[in-house]
Amino acid sequence: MSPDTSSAPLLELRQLSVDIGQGASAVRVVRDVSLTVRRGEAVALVGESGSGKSMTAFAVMRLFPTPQARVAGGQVLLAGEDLTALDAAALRQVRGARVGMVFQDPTSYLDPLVQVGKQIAEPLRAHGRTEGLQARVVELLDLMELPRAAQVARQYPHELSGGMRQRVLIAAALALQPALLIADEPTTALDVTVQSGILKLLVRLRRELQLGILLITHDLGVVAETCQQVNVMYAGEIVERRPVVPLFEQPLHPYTQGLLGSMLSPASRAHALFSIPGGVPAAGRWPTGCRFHPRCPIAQPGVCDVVEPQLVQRLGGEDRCHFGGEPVALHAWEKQE
Ligand SMILES: Nc1ncnc2c1ncn2[C@@H]1O[C@H](COP(=O)(O)OP(=O)(O)OP(=O)(O)O)[C@@H](O)[C@H]1O
Repeated sequence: MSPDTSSAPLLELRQLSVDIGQGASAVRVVRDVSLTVRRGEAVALVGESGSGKSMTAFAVMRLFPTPQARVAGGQVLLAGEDLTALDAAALRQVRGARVGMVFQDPTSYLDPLVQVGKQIAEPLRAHGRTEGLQARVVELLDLMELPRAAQVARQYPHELSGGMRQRVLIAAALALQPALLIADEPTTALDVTVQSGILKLLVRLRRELQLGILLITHDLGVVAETCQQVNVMYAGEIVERRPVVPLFEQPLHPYTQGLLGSMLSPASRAHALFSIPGGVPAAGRWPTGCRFHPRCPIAQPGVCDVVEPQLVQRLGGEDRCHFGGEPVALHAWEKQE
């Protein structure tokens, strides 16, 4: 089935901002992020560590890892309903039932003392279902392509491989048939062959269940295998947003070009052309003008260090660069080192 892109967005972030801390000491870690996920569509949020991807994902369900973090502005629309207006109890009803979530390290989200089948059934119980739990668990494990599902349901987490544990967590996330899955680095902790199996599973689930997926990753290889739309994030902002094929064929923002050049070659998984020099600035210590300018080989003094670029529509997407579309030569990155 092809994605149903005619329907209203399943998830729409509108000018979403996240702060850590209050008042004068508040640090804005996510600024005015807008993005859309439709049913049957996988949308990537990609960028280096510290760019604000996870904070954006946590903001959807207000499940922040730190109590100091809060949604500071904007809207989170789920099928048109603004989740930022819901109180904690109403939001709990949405979690699991309408939005499933999986994270990087499956081990830390599973109770080592409880059989995995019981853990998959937990969201069903929490939402009041008491009948047919075992059959539903086996059905879910089958859907996750785990052989001998009934037997796996009786096993404990330590008896399963990392890839199997992640499949168990995806099963639990989808137990209540949510329309949206948020997956934050779901394969980062797994080795490459296991990673590829999980990505194929996500692609199949997206197609068969018409699932919308928001996939958070630092790895453009993962994006290429899985997603239709890509949002590139840097220093708390979206810097480029385009469908996956044009993004890979002709990246417009120098940061996207840098990320692509620093990807491991798919053939060898070994040699990247280079790595982008420097690192993402600490939250709140954003450079003036374009936040990427200190690392950018084509930054122009007097422009990029002074004027904040806005997202501009270009070539079927958007990018935030005063000189967007200018190809950055390989040697220009090397000179930056
Ligand atoms: N618990 C916390 N307390 C204070 N600041 C935090 C906390 N967690 C994250 N941050 C800051 O918020 C900013 C965004 O972090 P976030 O985790 O969203 O980035 P990310 O792109 O998802 O990176 P990673 O892949 O490493 O998780 C970073 O500057 C980070 O230092």
